[in-house]
Amino acid sequence: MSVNTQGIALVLNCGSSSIKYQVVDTTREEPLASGLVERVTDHNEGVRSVIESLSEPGSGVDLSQLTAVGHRVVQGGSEFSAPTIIDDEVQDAIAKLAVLAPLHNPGHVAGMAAARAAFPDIPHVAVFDTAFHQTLSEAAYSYAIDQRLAHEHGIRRYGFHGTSHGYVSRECAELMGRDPKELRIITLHLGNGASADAVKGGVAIDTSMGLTPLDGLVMGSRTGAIDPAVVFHLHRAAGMDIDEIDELFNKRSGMLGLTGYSDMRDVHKAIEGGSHEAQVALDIYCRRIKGYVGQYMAQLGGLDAIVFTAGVGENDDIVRLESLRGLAELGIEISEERNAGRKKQATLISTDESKVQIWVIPTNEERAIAVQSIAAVS
Ligand SMILES: Nc1ncnc2c1ncn2[C@@H]1O[C@H](COP(=O)(O)OP(=O)(O)O)[C@@H](O)[C@H]1O
Ligand SMILES: CC(=O)OP(=O)(O)O
Ligand SMILES: [Mg+2]
Repeated sequence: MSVNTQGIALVLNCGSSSIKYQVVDTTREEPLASGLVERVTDHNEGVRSVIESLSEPGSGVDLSQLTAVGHRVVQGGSEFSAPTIIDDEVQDAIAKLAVLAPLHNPGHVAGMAAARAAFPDIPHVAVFDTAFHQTLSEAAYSYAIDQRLAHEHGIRRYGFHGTSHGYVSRECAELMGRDPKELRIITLHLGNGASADAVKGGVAIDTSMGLTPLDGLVMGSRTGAIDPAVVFHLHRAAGMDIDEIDELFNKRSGMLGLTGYSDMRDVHKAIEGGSHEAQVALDIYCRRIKGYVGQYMAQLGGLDAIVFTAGVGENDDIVRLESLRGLAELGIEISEERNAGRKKQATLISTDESKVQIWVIPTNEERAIAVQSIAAVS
């Protein structure tokens, strides 16, 4: 059975404070339209203004031709393991999952309501960041706490950026000319948010983000993994309440907390200017990545490929080099020459001797969401 993936989709990515959108014709390389609206507080209003501007003559798109509207949804809980056509019931379920993604799901639902009102006759599809991680084993997704409490409150590892990890791992297998079923791949999505995945036989077996997108790698403004007792200590010793600590960990930590800059380009500028703290911050960032490479290599029982993707992964040759430096013993050898510079297209950056192939593969979450949305409605 072949699934149709040809058509035109409007893809909406309602982030915590922004709306990214694309109109994707899956038969073409480039999107028909794309844009970013920043500092969004009301996602309903934001999506209405996006649709209004796309409806204007001269926008280059004809919205009456849409096959589907695809919505990126960060948290799909345990309920959603595949792209799902949105009806009132599904939208309510996504709204209820906001307790597990307070920064993201409320905005998704507000945007969804606006888009469904604007296009009542076109199917809307939710594509979940968590879906790719529904293949994790019970041992991989469970935390070592009272399981009665865990079940009652949905406490487990969900994992995020799944659309991106799934997409680049499939691309990697194709670039290697291999069947994904026989490959062990570590995918490193390093953007503002950052996460690592271990992918075996085409499915995720581990992922660095957890109950929320706070765990794992060091990020632009998020801590990544940290001893949870820091929360108790900040409360008791610094008198901070839970909401203050939540805000500190999610919005004022990571590279921002370490250096004053959340953007890696600014961190490099500070290093060039002689900043010791910026150099240490970069070392922490790369050291954490290296730790996951070792851990996931062990979980995978060996390794065939590593993929770097997203803003930092695609553009930052220093991060790529430092994260994998000194791993020749493990069969991981990055070529300084091939690695140099920003990569706008898929590029092999390992040496010919390296047992493990190392790739930079630009991610394209919007396109992947368009393809999955169209497949879901055909
Ligand atoms: N040339 C570059 N060198 C290093 N880092 C870069 C470069 N360009 C972009 N970045 C990093 O990529 C981040 C954005 O990544 P992106 O994947 O677009 O994130 P998001 O989707 O979460 O907004 C920026 O915050 C910045 O740190
Ligand atoms: C889930 C998540 O962290 O998303 P983003 O990288 O877009 O913030
Ligand atoms: Mg992103």
